Amino acid sequence: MNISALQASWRAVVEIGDDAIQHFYSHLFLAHPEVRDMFPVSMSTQRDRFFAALGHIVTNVESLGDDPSFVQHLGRDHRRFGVVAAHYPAAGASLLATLEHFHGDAWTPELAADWGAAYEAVAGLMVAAAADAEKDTPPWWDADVVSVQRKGLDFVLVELQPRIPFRYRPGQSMAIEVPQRPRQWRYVSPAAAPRPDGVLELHIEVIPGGQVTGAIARDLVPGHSVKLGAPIGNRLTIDPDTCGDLLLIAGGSGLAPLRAVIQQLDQRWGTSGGAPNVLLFHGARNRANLYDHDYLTHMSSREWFTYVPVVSEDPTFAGHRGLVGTVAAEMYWWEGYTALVCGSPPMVEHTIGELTRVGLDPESISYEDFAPAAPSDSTRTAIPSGTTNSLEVHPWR
Ligand SMILES: NC(=O)C1=CN([C@@H]2O[C@H](COP(=O)(O)OP(=O)(O)OC[C@H]3O[C@@H](n4cnc5c(N)ncnc54)[C@H](O)[C@@H]3O)[C@@H](O)[C@H]2O)C=CC1
Repeated sequence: MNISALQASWRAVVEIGDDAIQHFYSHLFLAHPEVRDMFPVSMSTQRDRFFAALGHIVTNVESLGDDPSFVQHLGRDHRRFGVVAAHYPAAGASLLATLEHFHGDAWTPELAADWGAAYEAVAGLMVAAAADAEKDTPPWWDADVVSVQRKGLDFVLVELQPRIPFRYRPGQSMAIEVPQRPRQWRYVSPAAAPRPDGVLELHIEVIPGGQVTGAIARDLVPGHSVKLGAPIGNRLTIDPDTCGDLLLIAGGSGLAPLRAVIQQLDQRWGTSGGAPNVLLFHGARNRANLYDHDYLTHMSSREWFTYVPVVSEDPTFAGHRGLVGTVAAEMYWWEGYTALVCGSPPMVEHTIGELTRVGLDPESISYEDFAPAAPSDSTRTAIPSGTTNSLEVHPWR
């Protein structure tokens, strides 16, 4: 298989932009009208995602031998859209038809064969992983809304009771679909360690004009039920028995997964009496957005836990002021610590830069690649990257 030819041909189609994307979807929906329902009613936010993801994954087919876990996760996770094995040839045929259409004379039998083989390799892995998952996990989890409460000015705390147990590790995320916005899945992280009653706690930031977060804040009430995808991500998870000292840096609602990790360590401390040193820096634009201040202040009574609130846009704030990454970097010598960073992509990038600037080994800094789930929801909902691939390869957004 000529990988560089595959990648060059993909770049050529990506440069064509919208026309290629439209051709792909028109071909797919004309040939298989039954798959239209798997996509949101309005395709304006979906646009190039699925198409871009397909191309990206297929042209990176050579990395599958080393680590197929990302593509396997995709296969398992696509079950929540109702994707079955028979849909894969349909998407593959539309992809190849689009490539052929725009390549003109450059579409040689060799290139067509390479694309076909690469697509089959990816689809084969996804189908097998989905079939495997079918044996012991549902395609999605139905969960009933227990409560929706405002926290601070811009945040909503949502409690959900999954109808069958939803097992996740603190620090992981999952996709959620609310009944008001069918097929517009967003990623969120449980903000608490697993509870004995199985209830999940989510922290959602309300964004003016945000379609999904707005619907959650405005319209979601106890009695509604939502759908959850499988838990994903391992870069913000820890082993409480073996982990060393931790530096946790959160921007805004990026606090959620780190808060779950703190609770996990607290549970372990409650049973064994041992916990590493944990320092949490929570950055917010103003005092009101330090939405978990009371709980985190309460937790500071633990001898192993320190909470440092940081405000970036209120010069009258009496505590630490500035960008959370800068404040954290300059406050201490972090050698020997592992840093877990979570927030908007610019916040994460900035924080990594600051920590490495003051000498922290980049290998000791862990983060998920989060990116906007949709332009309308700006930076407030997030998608974890999975393992080796970057975000734009997530076709389910
Ligand atoms: N709700 C959830 O379950 C989860 C949310 N997230 C992500 O957390 C992020 C939270 O964002 P917001 O609440 O809007 O945060 P924000 O925009 O209010 O920023 C909070 C703090 O982050 C820092 N910051 C923000 N932008 C920065 C930049 N460009 N450079 C350096 N530092 C910067 C500042 O210290 C600021 O005070 C979102 O991107 C969301 O996707 C991530 C995981 C889970």
